Amino acid sequence: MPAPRIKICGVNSAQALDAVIAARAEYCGFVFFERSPRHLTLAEAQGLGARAAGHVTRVGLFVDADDATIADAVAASALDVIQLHGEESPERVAQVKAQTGLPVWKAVPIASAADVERAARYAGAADLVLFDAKTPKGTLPGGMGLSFDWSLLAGWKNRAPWGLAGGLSPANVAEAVRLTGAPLVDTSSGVESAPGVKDAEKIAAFCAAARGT
Ligand SMILES: O=C(O)c1ccccc1N[C@@H]1O[C@H](COP(=O)(O)O)[C@@H](O)[C@H]1O
Repeated sequence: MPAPRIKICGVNSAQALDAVIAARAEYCGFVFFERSPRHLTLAEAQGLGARAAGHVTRVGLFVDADDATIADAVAASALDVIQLHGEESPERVAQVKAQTGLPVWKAVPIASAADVERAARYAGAADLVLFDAKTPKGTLPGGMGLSFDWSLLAGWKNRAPWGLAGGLSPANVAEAVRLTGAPLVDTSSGVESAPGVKDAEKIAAFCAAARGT
């Protein structure tokens, strides 16, 4: 099984970004969602986007954001990929893709086999479907360290490019990859020492464990 591509999300400092680059993760995630402890201002995003250039692919994370919010973030941090992590419809995904000209990933919350079935409506519209755990109402739609029953993904049968998120950490990512064959893994809180505080050692350990090295 080839090693999965790795995304470290919620990168919000130069130190965290340097740790992601040193660990050779393929993607870094910048969060543009004010309720998140990992939220970036446009000025912060500009600095981090420039620092990442040529080293790691920049993914901008949005939750039901309007066009202007996405356009401003793309311009500030030179994003390479858009991740939509709210209740965006397949039509909205296609619209964002057309408007930005960038690949769009759609996160889909999973708690049941029916949720996996519903994710199929994004095949064709999204460049990648990112399976994440469903979070309790009134909380953040991601970044909570919650995982779901990975065996549910047996029903997906590679209907579109996909990735696995939700509660992944250095301790469980190897098992997650072994059980699901995920071609991409994404983590945020699993490589932090406190909400919004990335830990360089955990980032390195996560990448090594995901690759089985
Ligand atoms: O990281 C956040 O703060 C966040 C906020 C709102 C939506 C998604 C968010 N993060 C994404 O959630 C998943 C799972 O995170 P975790 O590893 O369980 O902490 C991941 O895709 C993050 O990119």
